Amino acid sequence: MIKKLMPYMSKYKKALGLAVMFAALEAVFELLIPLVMARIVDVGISTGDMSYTVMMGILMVVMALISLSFGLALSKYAAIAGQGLGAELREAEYRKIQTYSFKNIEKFSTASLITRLTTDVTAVQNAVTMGIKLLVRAPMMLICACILATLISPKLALIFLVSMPALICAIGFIIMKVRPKFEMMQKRIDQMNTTVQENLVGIRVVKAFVRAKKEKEKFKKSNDELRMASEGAFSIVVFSMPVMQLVMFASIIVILWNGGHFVYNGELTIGNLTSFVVYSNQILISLMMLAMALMMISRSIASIARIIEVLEEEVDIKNPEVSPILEVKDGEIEFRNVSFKYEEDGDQNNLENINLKIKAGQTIGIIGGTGSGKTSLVQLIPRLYDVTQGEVLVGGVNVKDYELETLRNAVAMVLQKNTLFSGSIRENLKWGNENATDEQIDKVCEASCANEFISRLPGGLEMDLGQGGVNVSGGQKQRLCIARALLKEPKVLILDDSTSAVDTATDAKIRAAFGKNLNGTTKIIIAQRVNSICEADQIIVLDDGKICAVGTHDELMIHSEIYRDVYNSQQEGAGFSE
Ligand SMILES: Nc1ncnc2c1ncn2[C@@H]1O[C@H](COP(=O)(O)OP(=O)(O)OP(=O)(O)O)[C@@H](O)[C@H]1O
Repeated sequence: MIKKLMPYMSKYKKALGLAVMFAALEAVFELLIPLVMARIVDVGISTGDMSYTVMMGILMVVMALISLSFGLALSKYAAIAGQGLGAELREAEYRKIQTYSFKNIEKFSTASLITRLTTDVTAVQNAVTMGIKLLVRAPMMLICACILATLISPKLALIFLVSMPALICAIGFIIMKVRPKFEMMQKRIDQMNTTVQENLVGIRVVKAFVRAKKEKEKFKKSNDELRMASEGAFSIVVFSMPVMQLVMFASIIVILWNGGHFVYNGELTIGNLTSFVVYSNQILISLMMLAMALMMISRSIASIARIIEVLEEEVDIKNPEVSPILEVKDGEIEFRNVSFKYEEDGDQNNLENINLKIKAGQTIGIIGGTGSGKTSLVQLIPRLYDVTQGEVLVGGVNVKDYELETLRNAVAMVLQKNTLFSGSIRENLKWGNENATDEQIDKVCEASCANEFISRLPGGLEMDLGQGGVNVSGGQKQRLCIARALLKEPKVLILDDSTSAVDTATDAKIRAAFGKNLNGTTKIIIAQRVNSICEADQIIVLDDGKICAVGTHDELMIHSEIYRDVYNSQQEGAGFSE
């Protein structure tokens, strides 16, 4: 698992190497200091040699200062390596997510992806920054302190044969228990982020439906679950400290008891006993450090697994492996025996055996009840989803054979859920064409009837849109989204119920502008209002994922009962309102 992170560390190898080196040097100096201390006690104090004591004291201070500066350098380089790895991982995840299809995103959920990009990366970052120090120093100190303590008194060192295995077993047990708890904790963080995200994105609906109380309860539930999961994990972690201290103090007592006897018998000097106690402390502290490092690593391994999952996710919609086609000839579209379902293991198709031919430049209307499959059908054209069976052709070529960018540049789709981004109106429109001239922008604004309201806005095209375009009305947003799509000069333009919030007169004006300006472009218009599509060259009536009629308005009025019913009910509705 950790091996898979190595390529992201490559830029920071030098910092990592320096951090390891400084950690080792700091540890060496810390190990040497007790030796000097032993000399002060055994030579300086016992012989009353003041100048020797002062000299050794100064040496100790110098060594401590050197050790401190190594410690500072270690912290600096460990931070560079940790933060660097974090930045690389975030960028790699973000880049990968950009290649995801809708299906991939739905698999993880947006909130989980955000957690994996933030909280999980921070956990890995912290594990590296602090882990280097602990993982280098601890084993070095452990080995050296063991050797030095054994050299001082092999007999006393036998105590470690009991205390060390006891400590290792206890820590191993704690880590084994805590790892699944950390995994659960990350899942709960995901869950809480989903709650917060849904609430904030839909805050207007929450307020309109006076759902604040229910939402607060929902948040409290996920917050409590997260708290309980964290408590579950940390209530095990906190055990590690008392266990370690218990073993440490018990060992020191046994060392002092036996060491005292050895001093009394003349087998050991007081200075050596003092050093032995210091080394014992270092041995046990290094074991504690190792335990802490392992604990942190076991938390970060849960996070690494989640990050790797994002990075290794098989993207289901990608460019063809051999010679992708780089040009879309025209806007001719064909559906050949197409069936489609969202869930691979779902037992019912969302679209069933669709056969359809649309000539380049035609205007097609699609009508059908809620959930009849209108959006699902058009999403297959720019490959937002791939067909389950059959094939979709654009310009006479299977959509799967095009380079994705080429296909999506040729097919502009105004989605049912319109989204604008923070930035000026001009910046938003330029998503359609980065190099659009003022003249081109004016032209598409006119065709989409967006110019009518833009000219009245403070700042006009330069007006800043709030996040998601909150400061323009639903109808205005739809017109801006149409303008943005028109700026692409696409071969196929799909409007998925994109004029539902626009008044009927403006809707008619937009359609008239399409007729005038978009002769070569195939226009597919999904609409609830028959009036929006009755002039189309072909109208497709969908019902329960199947095409139940195709024809012009006049033909359908004769042959399609569903179409006639919808038309008549809307005319009655119009009459009623008049
Ligand atoms: N992302 C999805 N995952 C799973 N099922 C989906 C998804 N999107 C739509 N569906 C299902 O597919 C069916 C067709 O949905 P679709 O959005 O194509 O209908 P529609 O005709 O466009 O409806 P509407 O007029 O309400 O927009 C519905 O039963 C819906 O529940």
